[in-house]
Amino acid sequence: MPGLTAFPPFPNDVPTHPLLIIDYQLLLQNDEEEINRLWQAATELGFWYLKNHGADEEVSGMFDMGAETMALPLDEKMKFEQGDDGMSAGYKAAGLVATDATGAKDTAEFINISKDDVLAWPGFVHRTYPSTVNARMENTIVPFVKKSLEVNSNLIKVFNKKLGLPEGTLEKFHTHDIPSGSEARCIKNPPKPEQPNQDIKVAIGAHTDFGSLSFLHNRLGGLQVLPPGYTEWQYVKPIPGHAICNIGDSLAIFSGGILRSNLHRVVPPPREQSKYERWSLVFFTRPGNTHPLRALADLSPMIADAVSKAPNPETYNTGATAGDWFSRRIKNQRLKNRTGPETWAASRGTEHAPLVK
Ligand SMILES: O=C(O)CCC(=O)C(=O)O
Ligand SMILES: [Fe+2]
Repeated sequence: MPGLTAFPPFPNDVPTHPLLIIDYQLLLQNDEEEINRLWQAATELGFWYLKNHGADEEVSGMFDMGAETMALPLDEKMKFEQGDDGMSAGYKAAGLVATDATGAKDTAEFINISKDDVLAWPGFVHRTYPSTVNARMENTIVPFVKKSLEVNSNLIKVFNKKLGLPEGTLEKFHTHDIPSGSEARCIKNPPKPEQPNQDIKVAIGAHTDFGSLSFLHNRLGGLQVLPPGYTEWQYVKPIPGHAICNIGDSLAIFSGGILRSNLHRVVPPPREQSKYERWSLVFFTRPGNTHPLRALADLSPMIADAVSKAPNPETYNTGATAGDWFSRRIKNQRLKNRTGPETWAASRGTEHAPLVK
């Protein structure tokens, strides 16, 4: 598959932001130094590389599932489109969501597979999927989702302890008995057209992730972050065998902003890499839909202190449940629902001011 096998190396002359490399195995051994480095990464930028996560085989199967799914005829994929009502699960064709306030179209297509549907297989909770997804459910998708849930849940346990929350607090927001927006996503972005002076077409517009923790695997460059205090987007260089993890809005809100949900976007890969299809894969752990999104200040003096010092403490009392937050953001990205720049504003998360409920 192009972009997964042979492709030119990531160039060394584009602005790149270094991330801390965290060793998952050391975290499992409760290595204090590694835990402190994870904490630093999660609180300063909210992004880090994760090595020794043990999911390589599951990741590779998921990319095959993505290639088989994207190769289906468009009209077949459209039978499973996510729609305009705020549901994320399903297929999203390229060009159906906005990448900025002007309503510029995205260029990425993806398949979102809900964790609840995967764990309910051969039944389902939210929806059904294309035949290529069903065919790989048992051998590829279930193992990938279980592995990703385990990795994310172990990281969340570290944050729970560091935040001074009673044991099991964050875990209770992510149990499997309440439907949630947790999902696996495989993304395909086409090569950049070879026209000179063409405006860069953004694959996925600037956003913060909606849920708690994202476990991302990519091969070609294209992911960019806007680190705190920067005005220029910086590439995150893919490192083979290393996942990229990042904090999303829910953990930022639960922690009163101590954990950082940072803005990022996806643009065409740099230089020669832009001639290749770009594939990426994410697992998003998100809270159960009915949980209120609010700072857990009553459960942790550290969080109470952070909220009391926050420039916009109202950010951490959203008045929304995790499910509302999630569907509001998805729904208002869809171009079908667009009335003007206010629709883009209504799709925004924690890093955007003013915060729209
Ligand atoms: O494709 C990537 O590298 C990142 C994708 C992403 O940010 C997302 O799907 O939320
Ligand atoms: Fe993202």
